[in-house]
Amino acid sequence: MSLEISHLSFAYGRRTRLVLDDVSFSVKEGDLLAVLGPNGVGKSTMFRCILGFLRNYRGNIRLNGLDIKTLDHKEIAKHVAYIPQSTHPVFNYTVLDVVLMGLTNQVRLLGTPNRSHIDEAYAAMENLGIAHLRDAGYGEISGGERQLALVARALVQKAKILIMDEPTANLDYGNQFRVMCRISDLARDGYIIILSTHNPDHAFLYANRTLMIYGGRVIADGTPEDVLDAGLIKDVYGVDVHIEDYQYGSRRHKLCIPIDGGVGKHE
Ligand SMILES: Nc1ncnc2c1ncn2[C@@H]1O[C@H](COP(=O)(O)OP(=O)(O)OP(=O)(O)O)[C@@H](O)[C@H]1O
Repeated sequence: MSLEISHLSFAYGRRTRLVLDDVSFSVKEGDLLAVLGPNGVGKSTMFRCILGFLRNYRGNIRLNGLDIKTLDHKEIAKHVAYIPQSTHPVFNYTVLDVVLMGLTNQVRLLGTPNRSHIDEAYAAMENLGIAHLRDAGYGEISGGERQLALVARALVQKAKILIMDEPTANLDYGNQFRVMCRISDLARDGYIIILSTHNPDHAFLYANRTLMIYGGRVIADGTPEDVLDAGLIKDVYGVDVHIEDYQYGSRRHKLCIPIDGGVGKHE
């Protein structure tokens, strides 16, 4: 499984302003790529190009060596699943119904999923720790549980590339942790995860690769430890930070601590 993006440039409509400007990178199995960059720099637009929603771009996107412009949405969906930023329900399907939607590619009419489809959906929910929610209304579970339900839907879709737009947005501290741990387990199992995040610590804690996008361009690409330094974060976000080396038992990683403007809590 491979995904290569080369010289991707894109502008909406007839606008001359490029939202994506000569973006190139590739990912391999087991990669968890954290895409960082301030609001409005083109992260979601890049995802929409990779998913085949936007096609009038310049450059090349190759999925297993094939130009995605030559693939229809069903062929792309065999390999790429999308977990959108907003998990808000439109209709009150059960969690099981939502997970079964991942089988749309294999089962034309979801009105009659058979026993093996249900077992498959249930196994994906079990894998993510949400099997007990199968009959709950999708609109009646928490935001974190909805994120996990959409990850389960992606698993039954059997796509090995998961694209996640800010999977921890609006999640409480515990759910951020649980969702990120499950996602990094999937990368360890050989999935390719590409996610956007506004949290440099999530890149340090969970990702093996980071892209920093700014003004539609990739301005840094490498391991989080190599590329996320105080200078880059100041340039991109305008915030002074201290990058701290942190060791807990055998775990060693970095953490990003803002020090701008004399920040301090009341003593
Ligand atoms: N459908 C659209 N038509 C025209 N311009 C758009 C459209 N969608 C996004 N844009 C513009 O493209 C730019 C990039 O938007 P995009 O949503 O890709 O950014 P982002 O990096 O994902 O932002 P955020 O972190 O806030 O989610 C923004 O200037 C945005 O206003």
